[in-house]
Amino acid sequence: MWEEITEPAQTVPQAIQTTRSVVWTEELLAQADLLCAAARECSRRGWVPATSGNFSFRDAETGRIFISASGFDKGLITPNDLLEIDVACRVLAAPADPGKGKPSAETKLHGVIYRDRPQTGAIFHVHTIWNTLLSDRYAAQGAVPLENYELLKALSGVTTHEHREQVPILENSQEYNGLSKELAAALANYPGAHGVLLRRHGLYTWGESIAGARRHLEALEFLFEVEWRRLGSAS
Ligand SMILES: CSC[C@@H](O)[C@@H](O)C(=O)COP(=O)(O)O
Ligand SMILES: [Zn+2]
Repeated sequence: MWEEITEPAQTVPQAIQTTRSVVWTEELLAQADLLCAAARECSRRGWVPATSGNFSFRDAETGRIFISASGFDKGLITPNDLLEIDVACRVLAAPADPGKGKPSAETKLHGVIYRDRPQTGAIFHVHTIWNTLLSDRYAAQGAVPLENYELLKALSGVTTHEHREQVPILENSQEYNGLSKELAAALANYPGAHGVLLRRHGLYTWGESIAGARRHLEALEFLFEVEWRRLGSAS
């Protein structure tokens, strides 16, 4: 009898036994173009230096998830650099280019967010100066507090500046099974959060659509910079 498997696979799938190429409908390709344009904009803003960052979207109609390949300059991303995965992070289809056959090393983190925030339509991960600094500055508190700023209203469901947003911070790790569990716990403990920080690493944020995730990213990064500068001038 087979032993019951209770843990996810130890490694992110290395693509790519599949021979299937991604099948783009017109509608999906339009979304892929939007995601890639947002990722290239992040690169222009210096938010994904040195091949860092990863990006995905989930099609609301079909539930299909598309995520950036691992380890290349996201400033050059096009839909040809996206892999199709399922919510368990199995690769369903990959680009023909074998150099792009492996999904993001952090694919499991995307899987957790899609699973535990079922309304999520897109996820962005960036490494910026401000999120890297603040994630360390507030590590002992477990979350970055952002409060009483008008731009908080850019976050879904927030209707007034009189709001306290808590962005939870996880210790960084290269062990993605453990990190996935920490992420799931943070999402449960901070049900109102619009993003999660990895300490001295970067930000994950998401939205119901690609435009929503992009708006959340821009708002949070603005607020991180303001908060860091405020702390500096306060000390
Ligand atoms: C270049 S260091 C950054 C990586 O280790 C990782 O954190 C990252 O953001 C990008 O990983 P990727 O596998 O390309 O999606
Ligand atoms: Zn990263």
